Amino acid sequence: MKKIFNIDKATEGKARAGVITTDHGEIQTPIFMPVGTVASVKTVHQRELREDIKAQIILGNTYHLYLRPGMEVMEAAGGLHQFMNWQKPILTDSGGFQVFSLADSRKITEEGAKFKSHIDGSYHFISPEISMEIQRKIGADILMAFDECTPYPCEYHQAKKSMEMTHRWLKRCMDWCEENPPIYGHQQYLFPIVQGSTYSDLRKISAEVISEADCAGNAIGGLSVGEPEEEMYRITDEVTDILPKEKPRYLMGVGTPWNILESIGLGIDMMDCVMPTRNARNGMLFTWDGVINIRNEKWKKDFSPLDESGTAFVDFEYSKAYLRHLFVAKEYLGKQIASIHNLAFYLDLVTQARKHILAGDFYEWKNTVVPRLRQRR
Ligand SMILES: CNc1nc2cc3c(=O)[nH]c(N)nc3c(CCc3ccccc3)c2[nH]1
Repeated sequence: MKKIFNIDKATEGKARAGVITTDHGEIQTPIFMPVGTVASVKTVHQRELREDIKAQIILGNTYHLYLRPGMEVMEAAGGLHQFMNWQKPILTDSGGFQVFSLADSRKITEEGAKFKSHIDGSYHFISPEISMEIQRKIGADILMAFDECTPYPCEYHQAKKSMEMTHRWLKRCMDWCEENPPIYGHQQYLFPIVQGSTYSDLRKISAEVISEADCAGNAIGGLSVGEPEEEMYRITDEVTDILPKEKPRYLMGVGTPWNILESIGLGIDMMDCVMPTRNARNGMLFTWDGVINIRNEKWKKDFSPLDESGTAFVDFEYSKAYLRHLFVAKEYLGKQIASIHNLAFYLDLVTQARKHILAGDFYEWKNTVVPRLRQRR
């Protein structure tokens, strides 16, 4: 398998700093990937993503893009990079997670998943092969294998059966990709996904099967689905012990700022989460000194800059009082300002983590910062 990851510095622990190379550019790790589900990172321009947030890779969604705008438009556009004019790396999820969590009345069999569109109620079917075909037409640089994400909690027997099906589906994804090369001329790397719910023996089996597949990178799924934080860390720690260290590790759906730093400490290189954007739209701002609920009365006459330790223009151009007013008045500008702030903060979080890994003091830095991140201001 082609080597796409180079480690610049490994710490005395499991944290590492590296670079992932794709045909749409390089990604410094550890990295946070903003979620752009329907070809847009909600309320944020591509130009702001590039220049203010300094995003290096964004996520798209097979399930959503297949339903709207659909693959006819996607192919006519020449793929998602062209369609949305984002010329840096893109990763797409395979659609399984979204079908199981979004579509109504879905039916899962060995063949794949039958589901009803959450948009217009029409019936559809997605399988490992169909997921790969859709991701080929979207043209993402990194494709996720079609898997089944187990719910939490999940019965041992159910978790075992589901994991084994995910492993059979992985083989079908790999076979299809072998037979059907990329259509837009740039490389597309398939990442398999470790499952096994919260059972150590299943997670060990799955991590070994996934490692055996010898893909360009590997992902840890089935987490951030309601399990306690300690469980998420325990599983992540066990799985990163088994996944090959010379390949990037992507922990799916994680997480809060403190989850991000803890996961990096456990050997994770790539993370995604809707929190920065979703919480922003509710007026929840993440900062180095904790979480701000900007709607709170206490900010009503606080004319200080939005975030003195922020990195985006919004942090200095607008005051807390002004942003609170926009939220109270339900002005769209409020969501835009908060989204740019939160995403810039998440990218600053991983940028600082990378800096401290390179400096060799990541763990002591993390342990001083995490308590501050969790507090409520
Ligand atoms: C929030 N928690 C969360 N846990 C997840 C587990 C899985 C999992 O086990 N398998 C797959 N395929 N995806 C998962 C996702 C979605 C991540 C995503 C969203 C949007 C775009 C690209 C990627 C998860 N998200």
